[in-house]
Amino acid sequence: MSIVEQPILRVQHLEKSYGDHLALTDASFDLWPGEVLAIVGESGSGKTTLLNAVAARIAPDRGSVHYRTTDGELHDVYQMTQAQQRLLSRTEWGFVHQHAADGLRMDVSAGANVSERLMGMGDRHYGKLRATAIDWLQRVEIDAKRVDDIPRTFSGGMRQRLQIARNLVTKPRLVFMDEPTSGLDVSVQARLLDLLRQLTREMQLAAIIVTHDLAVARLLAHRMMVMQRGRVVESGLTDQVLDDPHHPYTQLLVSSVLQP
Ligand SMILES: Nc1ncnc2c1ncn2[C@@H]1O[C@H](COP(=O)(O)OP(=O)(O)OP(=O)(O)O)[C@@H](O)[C@H]1O
Repeated sequence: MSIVEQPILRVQHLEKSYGDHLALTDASFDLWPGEVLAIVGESGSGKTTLLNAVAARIAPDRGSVHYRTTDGELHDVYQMTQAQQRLLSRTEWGFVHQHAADGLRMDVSAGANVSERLMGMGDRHYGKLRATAIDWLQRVEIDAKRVDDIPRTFSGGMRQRLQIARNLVTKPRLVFMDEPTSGLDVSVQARLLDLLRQLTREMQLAAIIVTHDLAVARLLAHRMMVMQRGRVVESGLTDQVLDDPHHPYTQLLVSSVLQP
């Protein structure tokens, strides 16, 4: 079997409690190269906990996460050292936060925000770094003239696009996104979604996107998982789940969106 035909990520039986509150239980799924998976569900259903547990940002109490690196080897993420996890997060993975301020350095220039990950990978040529940063700013529809401005002077939508550029500049294979478009104006959201769809396709990115917005899942995701009270209650191809939901909770979610 070739590498392409094998999952890039294998998540098995993840469980996480906060005190005596079970926030996540028995979450398992595979993610394939180039596949976009949406995790949907109401507030408090465990979406972010699942995302963070998969992305090695919070250690689960039980279960495992295996990631296949570019060389085709499958690694148990929680058996890696923290240094290895950090390296993975800076190179083959990306993480787009809901609040751009959590994913950007707000007081360094837009250009430096984009080139930082490249420098982390050993790139030191100033001219090349700057040219790549400018190229990426333009790819995410930020005027090249803003390259020396700090994100604090950017609008919400621009900050989010900068965060995307900062993550994608190293050509990761897997990107985690936590509500990447929420909190933005509807028209800004629509543009950002278009951009995300275009970039994930162009770059053949595998992605896991947490969202409470079924329209985001419809637009971006090949597959979706529906969570309720820490459990995955339904999963499948996005169109199938949304057009023919089986679990009563998914039916409720879908019908509540359709109601005027
Ligand atoms: N650090 C924490 N300490 C204690 N409880 C937590 C912590 N993080 C999350 N929880 C609880 O775990 C449950 C799942 O939270 P989680 O943030 O994963 O849900 P979510 O579906 O992402 O919600 P939202 O859409 O509101 O972000 C919730 O009941 C939440 O209150």
